[in-house]
Amino acid sequence: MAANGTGIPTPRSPLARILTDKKRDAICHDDSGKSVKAQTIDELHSLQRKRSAPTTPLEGTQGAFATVSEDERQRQQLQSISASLASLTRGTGPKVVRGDPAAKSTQSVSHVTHHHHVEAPTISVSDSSLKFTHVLYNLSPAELYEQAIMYEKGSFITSSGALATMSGAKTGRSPRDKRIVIDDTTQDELWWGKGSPNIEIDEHTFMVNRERAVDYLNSLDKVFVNDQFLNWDPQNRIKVRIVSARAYHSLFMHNMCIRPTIEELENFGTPDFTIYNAGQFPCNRYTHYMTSSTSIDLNLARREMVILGTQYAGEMKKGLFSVMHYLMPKRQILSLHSGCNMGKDGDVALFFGLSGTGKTTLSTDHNRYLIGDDEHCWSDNGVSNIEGGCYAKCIDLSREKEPDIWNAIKFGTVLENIVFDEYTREVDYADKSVTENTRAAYPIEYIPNAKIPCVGPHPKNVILLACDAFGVLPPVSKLSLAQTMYHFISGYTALVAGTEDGIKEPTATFSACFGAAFIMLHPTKYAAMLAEKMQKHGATGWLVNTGWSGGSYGTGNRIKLAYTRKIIDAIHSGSLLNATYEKTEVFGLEIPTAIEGVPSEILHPENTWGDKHAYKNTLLKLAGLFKNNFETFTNYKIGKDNKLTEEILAAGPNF
Ligand SMILES: Nc1ncnc2c1ncn2[C@@H]1O[C@H](COP(=O)(O)OP(=O)(O)O)[C@@H](O)[C@H]1O
Ligand SMILES: C=C(OP(=O)(O)O)C(=O)O
Ligand SMILES: [Ca+2]
Ligand SMILES: [Mn+2]
Repeated sequence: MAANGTGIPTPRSPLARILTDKKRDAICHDDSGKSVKAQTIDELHSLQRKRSAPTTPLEGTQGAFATVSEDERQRQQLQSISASLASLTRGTGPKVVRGDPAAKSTQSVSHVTHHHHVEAPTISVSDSSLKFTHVLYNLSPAELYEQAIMYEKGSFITSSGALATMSGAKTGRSPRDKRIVIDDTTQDELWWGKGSPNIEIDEHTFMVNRERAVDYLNSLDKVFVNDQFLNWDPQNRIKVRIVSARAYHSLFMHNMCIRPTIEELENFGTPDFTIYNAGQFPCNRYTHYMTSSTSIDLNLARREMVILGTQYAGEMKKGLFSVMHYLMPKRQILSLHSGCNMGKDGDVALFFGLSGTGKTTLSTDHNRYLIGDDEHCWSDNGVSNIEGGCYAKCIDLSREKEPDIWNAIKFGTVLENIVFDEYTREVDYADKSVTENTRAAYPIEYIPNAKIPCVGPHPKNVILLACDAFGVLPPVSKLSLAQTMYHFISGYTALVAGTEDGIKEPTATFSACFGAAFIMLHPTKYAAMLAEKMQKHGATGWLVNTGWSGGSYGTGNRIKLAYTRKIIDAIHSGSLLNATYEKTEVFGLEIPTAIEGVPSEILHPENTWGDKHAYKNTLLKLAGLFKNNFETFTNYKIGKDNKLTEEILAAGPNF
């Protein structure tokens, strides 16, 4: 509330005065208007909700492919959910029932509980075999809003209609707490050891944590279950089930995974992969391998993921991405941590980059079709998005610079950890009080020019994004295939604060394949596939610095988004391919001398530095960091012979 100099607070909005109409009869009388067709208040309220086609099929609805009766199908579905929730030591699953335990009056009309409602006894955990777990199955966004607002502290509707939520103590991923079960198969198949994101746990520890999560979930009055898909390529679609305790998590995954149609849901059957998100409950530090109260555990053999001790929703989508990084290469499909869009003429571009480098921002382009902002597959048929939604950073979001993302923040969108005005519920995107890593998760069709289905032909341009806090990489360079591989394997950026828990200032980071946190196999496996595909389909590689210019972080400034967009436009249109190039020293990068709409002097970073000596020193320092980092990869072979490996090694900095 603003002070007005008198010490008396100004009312935030004066209410209109109530005026009585003097001309009308002064006598009070009953409303003589037509009365509703209801005898009781319950009946009246039952009129409010029309039976409709919900995300969960109505009883009696016969789907196009239905082969069993609706009752039988619903029974099978509940049995499948009960099996998902079963304790593996007690053998049987809990008694599950559909619907909200609290919504008694709703239940008589609710499509989800009509047949199966059983009074839920309020009991203690020790009576778990007697209690019912209420299942809220594939609820609609509106239903999830109601659940969040009624039961989850920190849930509010913002002025644009989005659901503001809080992820709790963790506001970013916890890569040091992500663990993978090592068994006879994964021991040989996966990448372990130095540089690998895969921290091992044994099968037994996984089961301990799984049981902990399942017991926690079953101790609750209700759980949310989402049955959805990953991957828009119909031949390589994966069925996922997400069991979670929060409406926030359910709505997040509703937005981020592919939403099934009613027919697809009727025939969903058994999921290929299941997430148990018990993020509100910690893991037990006395459990072997646990080093904190957080653990994100992946078991590829069981096709399960368990989350304990973190409610950050991004953990679910990125956990599934890791699974895709395992499953897809087995089918000769390359999984990519990249954004992807397509021009009017069908030219596809990939945007690789670590968190905060611009995948979401630059793939969301009003003049192009959006295929996806973060996770893709490249198969023999072209590209496909893995997800059904986007997860945009919204720190300092502005309507002018990022109109499509701004407009996507409306009803249905989950807004994580943002700060809003108590009264107007307008979001202050500049406010970092909760975290720097504020996020919006929305279905991809909230972007007006989304390409549905989210698939496209083979990429023409492969853009590697690096946010260089040192300010020595050029705003854009054209890469040879060997250079593309060198920079792809290096995966350099100066990590921007926030997304990974604990990082508060930009630091130079190398993350193989621009996503070491998610890759399962050795980086050279993915690099070899990328090289082969780029060669086969004639794609051009580019390195774009979305980071600093005019000096390092602290002295210079981040390159204007408007300039980066002009650079990207020139790549898409093909005009940059025909520009005049000069070669830089040390990194040997080909840089254009002019780009329409971009001041030419910024194209060579040396021009923007006041202190040329400092520039040279910083350039050499960064080159040294690249060299050190690449040592891990020098012994690995990429491709069929050693030729490409040697070329890749030679494509790094020379000094
Ligand atoms: N020149 C630039 N290019 C790209 N992004 C920029 C630039 N300058 C500032 N930004 C900001 O950096 C952030 C990039 O984040 P985002 O696109 O979400 O990255 P990613 O999807 O790769 O994690 C956005 O908040 C964007 O507004
Ligand atoms: C969700 C994430 O992705 P990105 O920052 O790449 O958009 C993340 O890294 O947690
Ligand atoms: Ca990402
Ligand atoms: Mn992103």
